[in-house]
Amino acid sequence: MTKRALLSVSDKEGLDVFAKELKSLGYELISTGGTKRIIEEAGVEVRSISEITEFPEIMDGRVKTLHPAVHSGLLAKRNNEEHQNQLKELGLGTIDLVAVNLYPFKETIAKEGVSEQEAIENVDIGGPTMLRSAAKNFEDVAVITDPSDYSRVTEALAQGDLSYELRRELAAKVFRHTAHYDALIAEYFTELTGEENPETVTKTYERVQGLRYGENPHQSASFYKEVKEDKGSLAYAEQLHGKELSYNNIQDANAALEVVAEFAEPAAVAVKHMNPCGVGKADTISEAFSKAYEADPVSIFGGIVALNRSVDKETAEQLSGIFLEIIMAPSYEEEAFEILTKKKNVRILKVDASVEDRAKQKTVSVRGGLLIQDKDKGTLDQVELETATDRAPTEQELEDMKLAWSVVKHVKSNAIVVAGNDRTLGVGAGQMNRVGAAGIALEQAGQKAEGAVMASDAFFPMPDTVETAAQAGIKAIIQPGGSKRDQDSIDACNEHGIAMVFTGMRHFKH
Ligand SMILES: NC(=O)c1ncn([C@@H]2O[C@H](COP(=O)(O)O)[C@@H](O)[C@H]2O)c1NC=O
Repeated sequence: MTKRALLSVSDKEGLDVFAKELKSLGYELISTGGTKRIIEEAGVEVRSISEITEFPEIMDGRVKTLHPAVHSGLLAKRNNEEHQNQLKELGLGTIDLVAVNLYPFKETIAKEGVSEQEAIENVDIGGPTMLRSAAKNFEDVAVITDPSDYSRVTEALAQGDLSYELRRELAAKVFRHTAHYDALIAEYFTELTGEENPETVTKTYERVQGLRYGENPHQSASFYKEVKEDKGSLAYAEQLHGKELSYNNIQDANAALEVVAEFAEPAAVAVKHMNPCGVGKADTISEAFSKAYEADPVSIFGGIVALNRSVDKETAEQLSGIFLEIIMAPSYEEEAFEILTKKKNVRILKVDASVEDRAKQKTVSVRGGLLIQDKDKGTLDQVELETATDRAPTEQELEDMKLAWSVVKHVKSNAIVVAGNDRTLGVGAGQMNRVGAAGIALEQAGQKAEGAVMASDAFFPMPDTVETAAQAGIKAIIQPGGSKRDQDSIDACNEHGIAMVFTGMRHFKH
């Protein structure tokens, strides 16, 4: 019996060649309106879907392949006598191969100012239905949704037939594709309706790359990106030089981007193991980098540096003097790029952290589930600072406190940051008690803690952190406030002449 192939595609790429090859392999071709026209233009004989359904394509294409003549041809099991008899009785034939790709919903919603109506019209109904029917019956039907699979299929057919494994692989790809397509539609409508706590979540991502391994060599890993382009993100960053990014590189680079995005003025951020180890800001990017470097010249070794201005020659010379895994900046001056690329392995990325962050949520997997929360986009612009002590901070102290606060937000809790003169001086990260984090930050700052400021990501449950800070010479503290024992910390500050301000906003980061 002559085998039949049904072709109905939005993406017409490679269609003419594919149709010709199927024809030469002995397939009878059936097609829908626009697809049929292209096949005919390629000089290949093709039957209209309406001949099969004995029904016109109606409602602007909303109904064309949604017909039992199509779906029984796809779903009938070839080794099931009853199915075959039913086809015969109804005068229907089987369809052995389906090539369908869908209305461009993703591209449509990515367009600036797209209307709800336009989005709705790009929800494909007939296409996914055919794909699902064919994929369900993959044992008897070959199903293709990706034009890059056309040649594999025709090559396999030319050698005989598609193996069970290949048909199942194609079916799996189709089910992933229709699920991804539907997830995008669901996301679009969920956003439109403003549902914040939906009963099911269908987030969908696209592969950027497979990774050599995960956090450790015995863990496999890959990197996926959001479907909506975010130019300020690592997923859409351009790698200009160096080895492929590793799993840990991606995490660290993302952490560095999040910190540098806090600053409007020229700023440099060095990150190790997802915590900032040096942050500096200045009038020029090279000065900012010097400050970030001086903050902790030991930890920056093998680290990741993110900058928010174009890298000039001077900064490139500074950067090339140390071993870094990754350098990220919105652009590189030619001379600077030449200097940096003398090192074969350093990964150089072009990414502009100042692009508005469209991500609304942050997710984290826990055993057996997923936690979803709003991303921490809290800034000092959104709060009223309250001076809790007798002494108010000086202007420079306030400036340094703002820097320390912007950084402590991105440090693993319990977090303490010591800062002064537009740079961090010490970072205490991920400690199980707050005074321990303060001890680490102050030890790192050493003598420089004298006259510096301190930021704490959460309130002080007791006055011990203030006492420790006072001993090291800290002159001003910024923290959320709100502890039952705030007064004890305020009293300790007053006793030591420390100015303390409350933000009323906490920045836990677990
Ligand atoms: N409604 C239907 O019965 C139907 N059947 C196939 N389609 C889609 O129509 C497109 C191809 O249309 P055309 O061949 O007219 O260019 C494909 O993306 C296919 O997925 C349909 N369109 C939308 O649902």
